[in-house]
Amino acid sequence: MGGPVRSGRPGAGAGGAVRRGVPAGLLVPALVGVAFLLLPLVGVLARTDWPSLLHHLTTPQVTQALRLSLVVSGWALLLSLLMGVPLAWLLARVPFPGKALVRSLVLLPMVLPPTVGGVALLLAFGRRGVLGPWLESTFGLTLPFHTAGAVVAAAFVAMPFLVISLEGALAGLRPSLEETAASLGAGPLRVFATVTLPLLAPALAAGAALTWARALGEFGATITFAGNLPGATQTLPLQVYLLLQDSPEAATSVSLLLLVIAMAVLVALRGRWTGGAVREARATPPEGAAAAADPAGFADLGAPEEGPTLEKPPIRPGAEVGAGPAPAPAAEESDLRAELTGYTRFPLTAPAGTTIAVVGPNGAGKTTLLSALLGLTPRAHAEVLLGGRDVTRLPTHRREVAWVPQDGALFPHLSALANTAYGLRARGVPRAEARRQAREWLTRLGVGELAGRRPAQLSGGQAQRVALARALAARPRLLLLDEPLAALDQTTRARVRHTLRRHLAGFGGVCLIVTHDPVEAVSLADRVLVLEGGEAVQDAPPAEVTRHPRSPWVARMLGGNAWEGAAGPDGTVELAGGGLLTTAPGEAIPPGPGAPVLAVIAPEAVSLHLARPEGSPRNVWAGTVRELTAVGSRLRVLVTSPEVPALVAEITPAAAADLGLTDGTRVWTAVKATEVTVVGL
Ligand SMILES: Nc1ncnc2c1ncn2[C@@H]1O[C@H](COP(=O)(O)OP(=O)(O)OP(=O)(O)O)[C@@H](O)[C@H]1O
Repeated sequence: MGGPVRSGRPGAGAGGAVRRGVPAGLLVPALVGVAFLLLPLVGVLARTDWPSLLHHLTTPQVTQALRLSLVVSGWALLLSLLMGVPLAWLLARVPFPGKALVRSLVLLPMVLPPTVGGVALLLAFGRRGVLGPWLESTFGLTLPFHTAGAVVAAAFVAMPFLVISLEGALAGLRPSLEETAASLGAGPLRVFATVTLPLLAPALAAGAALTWARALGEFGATITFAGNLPGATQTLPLQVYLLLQDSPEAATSVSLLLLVIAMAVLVALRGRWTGGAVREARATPPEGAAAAADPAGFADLGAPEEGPTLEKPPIRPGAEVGAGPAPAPAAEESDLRAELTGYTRFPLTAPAGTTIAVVGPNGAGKTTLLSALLGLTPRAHAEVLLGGRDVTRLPTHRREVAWVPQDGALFPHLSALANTAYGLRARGVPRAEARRQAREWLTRLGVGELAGRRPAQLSGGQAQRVALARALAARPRLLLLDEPLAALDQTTRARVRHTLRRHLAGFGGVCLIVTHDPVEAVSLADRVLVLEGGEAVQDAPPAEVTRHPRSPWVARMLGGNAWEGAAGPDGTVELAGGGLLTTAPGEAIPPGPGAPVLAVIAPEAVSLHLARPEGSPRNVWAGTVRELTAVGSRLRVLVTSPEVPALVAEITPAAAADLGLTDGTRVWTAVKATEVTVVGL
């Protein structure tokens, strides 16, 4: 196919709106703005005495000032890094009272006139300033008229650039990346060195470059605080000021030098540090032509069926991880026993090899449960025994609990292979061996040929499988998947679910999957744990939860018609919204007449007719078709009725065609009494 390569990602078409034409009302003032900024630069270029340029720039005064400028700006950068990095970290990561005030203080030098900054520095560190005498008597350090003073002045005005840039980057760093790294076994130092620092590097470099450039150009605070002493504090900008009076041509030449340096920094920033590299990586065609022809990555999805089967991850206490294939763990070694307190409060036990679907409405505590098991949230506490080993007081990276957050949290700066090898490397497996095992895992998950790609070059489905491979490769005892398929479209979801089921079947530990998808819950899990308001309202096999849902929410979530009501006489249910439901004579309605109950009717048990059906069904109501939705190969029909709450029927498309159903068709709905399940609330 010779069609255009689709990105498949939001924002791929960004720029289209701009190309359609810029309104003149914006264009004209914008162009005036550009001219306003450009003309002074043109002035410098036009008035430069080019033949004398080299001479002007190599006079002893200018070279001395240049040397001094480099020394001062270098030290100012170092000072800014020493103070600014921790400051940015605290501002971005640590809640403390008065944070807004501290942030304003950090930004103040940016908006303060530099001369005012200089005066303030004099009053603080000058000979008669607050700290000046002490600095002089204790360290013999005098700042005014000394190079150290010029450094202090430059650092004062330049440091905010570093703090702002770094704080923004830190705040934008998804916590899930560092938390996932910890869940893969990486200690805090390793997480910092391998995840935090590489991801912050562009912002750090950008901030450092801007800080250095600002320090290099500093004038007002320096001349006010440190004076204008040749060889000690007379930096290039001060030199320009002096030259302007005696030799304007030389001043123009030096200005040109400073201008070129500033432009070079900005051009370098734009090209290398502000996302250009990332954009480039995205635009690079992925290895192999298949990627262009198969942007969603479906081609590889069929493969796993025939692929090698998953050996159970070796999970043994004290076993040397990564020392080649190891025997499957004894089941009891990876049992889960947890006692949760706080927002989520219930006991949770599961034998090894169990997959539990965790379901519940928004805010039910599903994510909190996973975070508590990882030891990552103050909102809940989990006493956790894994395979008989108490991990409660262990930090996340030593729990052997791997987490796959909703977005996969693949490390964007690492290839799929390096991502997958991450947990093994964290546990000390040598690099070559870790990569070999990682490649095996990727192959098992059907994404072996994507090993060299960065996450930005993977489709949603591919990324999910790499994330899963990465978690499984770390050989956890407990695997936590937070909505692993939520980001995928229906087709991909079905395929990835299939792969997931196969691999979970071979996983030796306990697996918890948070999901909002009833199909996922029923098809992937051995048990469904229903949470509501932090409590476990039901924990039972899928069939049991489907047949006897213990809450209206779970009944609806699993696709049933669930009506609240009160137990009436003779096996009837008086529906809360009005209407009466007849149940089978044998249907025991706990705990007795008048008790609140939930009546559940499976959509497949609702039949639709154009004429009132005669005969056995005990529950027959007139209604109107309101909505037809395809669910797999079946159709779901929403029918509203004045007699009972809205009802969903599931029928074949052929039956719908026979009845000529469309929006607004008047129908009769019928439900046999034996098809009504009643659950006490
Ligand atoms: N960072 C937080 N700080 C304070 N409270 C929080 C925080 N995150 C969640 N909560 C609260 O904790 C409770 C449980 O939230 P949790 O995220 O575990 O729910 P959930 O079942 O995962 O919901 P969802 O389906 O919306 O993801 C909610 O009441 C929520 O408002």
